[in-house]
Amino acid sequence: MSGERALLVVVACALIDADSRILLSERPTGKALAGLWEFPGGKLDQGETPEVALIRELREELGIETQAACLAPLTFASHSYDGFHLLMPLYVCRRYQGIPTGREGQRLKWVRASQLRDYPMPPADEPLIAHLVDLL
Ligand SMILES: Nc1nc2c([nH]c(=O)n2[C@@H]2O[C@H](COP(=O)(O)OP(=O)(O)OP(=O)(O)O)[C@@H](O)[C@H]2O)c(=O)[nH]1
Repeated sequence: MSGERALLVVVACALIDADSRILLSERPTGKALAGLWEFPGGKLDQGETPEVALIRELREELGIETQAACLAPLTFASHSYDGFHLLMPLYVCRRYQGIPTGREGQRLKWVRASQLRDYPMPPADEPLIAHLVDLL
């Protein structure tokens, strides 16, 4: 079918701190959508469940540990980019061990839900903001 795009599943996390702030991670220079602020996460490796992939990505990107029981599904993004269609489940995580640090050199920011709109995000993420405002 013409215009058909591959479906890409990316799993993402709204990590919440004790002050109900959400962690955003800046996409590094050189990557697609560089400079935009996104939720930590990434693509699934072969054979991974979304939860296993997200736990791995949080460890690799932020140096924190969590468990599937601490990942609560909140909503999802469904957005067509050039070349692929993104399907991105968004989990909320309030329980984790360690202090998040930008293990891949990326800048991190703790942001209140009401201030998420001050941070430029990928277009797929924009509809997610209202869900976080409602939640928090
Ligand atoms: N992690 C994450 N990815 C997002 C978000 N919003 C969004 O559109 N994406 C898109 O999801 C796709 C996959 O992200 P990724 O982090 O696994 O991959 P990447 O582009 O950094 O490339 P690479 O990991 O293959 O080097 C990217 O096109 C990215 O722009 C988000 O909030 N978090």
